[in-house]
Amino acid sequence: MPVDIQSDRVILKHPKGPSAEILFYGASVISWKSGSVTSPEPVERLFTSAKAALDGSKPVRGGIPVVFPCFGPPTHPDHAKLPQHGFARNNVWTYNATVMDNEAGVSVRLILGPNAYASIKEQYAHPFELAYVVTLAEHELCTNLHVQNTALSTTPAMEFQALFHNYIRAPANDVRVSPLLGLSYYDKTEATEEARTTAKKETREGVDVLKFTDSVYEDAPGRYEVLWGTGGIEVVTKNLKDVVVWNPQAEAGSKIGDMEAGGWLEAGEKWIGQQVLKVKL
Ligand SMILES: O=P(O)(O)OC[C@H]1O[C@H](O)[C@H](O)[C@@H](O)[C@@H]1O
Repeated sequence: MPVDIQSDRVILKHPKGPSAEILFYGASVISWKSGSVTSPEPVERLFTSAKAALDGSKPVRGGIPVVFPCFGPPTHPDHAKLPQHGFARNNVWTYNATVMDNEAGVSVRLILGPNAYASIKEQYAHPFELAYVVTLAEHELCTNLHVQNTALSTTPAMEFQALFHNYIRAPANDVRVSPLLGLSYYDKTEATEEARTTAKKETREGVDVLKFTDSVYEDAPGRYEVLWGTGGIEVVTKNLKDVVVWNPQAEAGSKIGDMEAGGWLEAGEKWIGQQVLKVKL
């Protein structure tokens, strides 16, 4: 069965061997096993902490949590009652449809269920609809977040940030992220608020994560390589103008994500953010 719907998750199985697992809680992709052109045996491409809670008690530490409608602690007044990184990653989503099921890709759409909407309404008043489409191809995983502002009047606009919080499984002492050279970024590991909010300029050809790293790059190119000696992942994004490189030391993971800061949707408008993760080598 290429799309295996279980009580708490949906498992995608590609006819050539790759698979992906998506928890309904948070629509979190918790596993993506894929081979590459030169090494077809599927291996795990994402880092999910062995200590991650997968029972819906808290957001999953690993995989690909969906960050929406705020990145980090809320700053916009509409988000004031929301937790860090918003409500998408800690509400239960529902299987909606199998979008595609063939050799080109196995794809499902999840939406937020009515119970989730009811509880979110208490924290977030703006009317909206969210859908999340995850597509598994032979050497790729594609995630699409569809956001619709369902308000009827033209006001107020809906401001939001969105980010795919990828935990890419990579050797932390060897991995490099590029091309970020010349971009300005904010270094969230700095000790003072002033230093954290002062833009730096990236001088490295390939950005390493040898020490604690939490850098937000602005106006990034939308195509990134996360490479190490024996492999790598390419990340290609659409409608996501920034990228974050994060490595929380001991977890030995690195993170590529993208967000739209200061973006908004007028009533009735729709936005789709997309990323494609491709196995290299
Ligand atoms: O612990 P979480 O709420 O999952 O956040 C984990 C991390 O997310 C992003 O990468 C932020 O840039 C980090 O500052 C934050 O520490």
